Amino acid sequence: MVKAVVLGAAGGIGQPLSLLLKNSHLVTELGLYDIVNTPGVAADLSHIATPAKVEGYLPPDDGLKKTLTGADIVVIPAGVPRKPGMTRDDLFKINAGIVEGLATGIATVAPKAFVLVISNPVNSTVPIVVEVFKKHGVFNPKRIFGVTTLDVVRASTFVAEILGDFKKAPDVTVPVVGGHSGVTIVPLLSQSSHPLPSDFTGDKYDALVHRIQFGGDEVVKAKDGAGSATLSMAYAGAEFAFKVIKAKNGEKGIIAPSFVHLTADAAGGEALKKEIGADLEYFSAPVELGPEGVVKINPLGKITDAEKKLIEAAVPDLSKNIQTGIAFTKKSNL
Ligand SMILES: NC(=O)c1ccc[n+]([C@@H]2O[C@H](COP(=O)([O-])OP(=O)(O)OC[C@H]3O[C@@H](n4cnc5c(N)ncnc54)[C@H](O)[C@@H]3O)[C@@H](O)[C@H]2O)c1
Ligand SMILES: O=C(O)C[C@H](O)C(=O)O
Repeated sequence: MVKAVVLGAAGGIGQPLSLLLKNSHLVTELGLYDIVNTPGVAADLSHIATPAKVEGYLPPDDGLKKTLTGADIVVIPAGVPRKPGMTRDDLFKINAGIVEGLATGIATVAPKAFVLVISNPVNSTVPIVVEVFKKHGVFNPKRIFGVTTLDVVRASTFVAEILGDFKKAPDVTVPVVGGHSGVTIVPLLSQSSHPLPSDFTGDKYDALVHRIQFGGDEVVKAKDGAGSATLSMAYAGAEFAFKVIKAKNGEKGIIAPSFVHLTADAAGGEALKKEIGADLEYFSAPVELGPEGVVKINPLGKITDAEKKLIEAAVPDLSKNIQTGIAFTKKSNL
């Protein structure tokens, strides 16, 4: 029995993500919460002939508490998306408070749930959730995840495109580490399951790295003011949620990339810090999942000089973003 909850369920990501969760036999109960439209979204999804029982709540009458009661996994895509010309950091002002409020609800009602944070800027919103959980004395670093799966999905797609074979896309795996914005997104193309052609160097390599780092901007520009990635994000968010649920159900050997707390009481955090060469509190890396969440944070392994440079370039922004999230929560009265 697995109760999955989506906070921000009526939004551009929330609706297709809720559909994918409802479509899965891994989910037996689906709780939907938003400040608008959740009763309609829930009624609509509830007609689909799959096992999950669906309920939708709005803020009045303890809606958040009702949605979160009994939750095993909570996915958070609540918050505003970018418009052309904005960075993810520009969203912080609005989304920090939204995420803090929702995290307070989870820490109070479902402190043991796995929490998957999609709301941007992920590099700062994950630290907010962690600090809220610490304030409530319920922090478990193994159970709070920043969702960076979309970067991996994009990298795999773009590599398949370069290899000229889209049929390969589902099998291509490219580790993407660091964080989730601009230069903090570091693709480890040398570790692609399907190597790039040997002449794929210089400008060609730089252009691919840039496309992976700024893939989000490509969508924001194409949507021309109507938001950012929603459908590919719903796909990526569901993929990650299914991995967390399968690991919870006892399936072995599940590895997924995620932005996690590095002092996690899980093997690998300290070793990874040494590889990065910086005392960062968070980093996105492939993590091995088990029934209780993170079991092991995997090392970067063998990387090229170019990839080392990308990591060096990511560290200052990452560090700043993380501190912004922590400082916000320390100042707050919630
Ligand atoms: N991590 C990633 O890879 C990734 C990818 C794409 C988008 N995002 C981020 O996801 C967020 C959502 O994007 P979207 O396109 O779905 O936006 P959207 O505006 O379409 O939907 C957001 C939803 O959140 C709801 N909401 C706002 N405040 C809320 C609150 N306090 N409680 C519950 N719900 C609330 C809104 O009513 C809306 O339905 C953005 O911050 C975006 O930048 C992250
Ligand atoms: O680009 C954005 O603002 C949304 C998201 O983080 C993405 O990578 O698509």
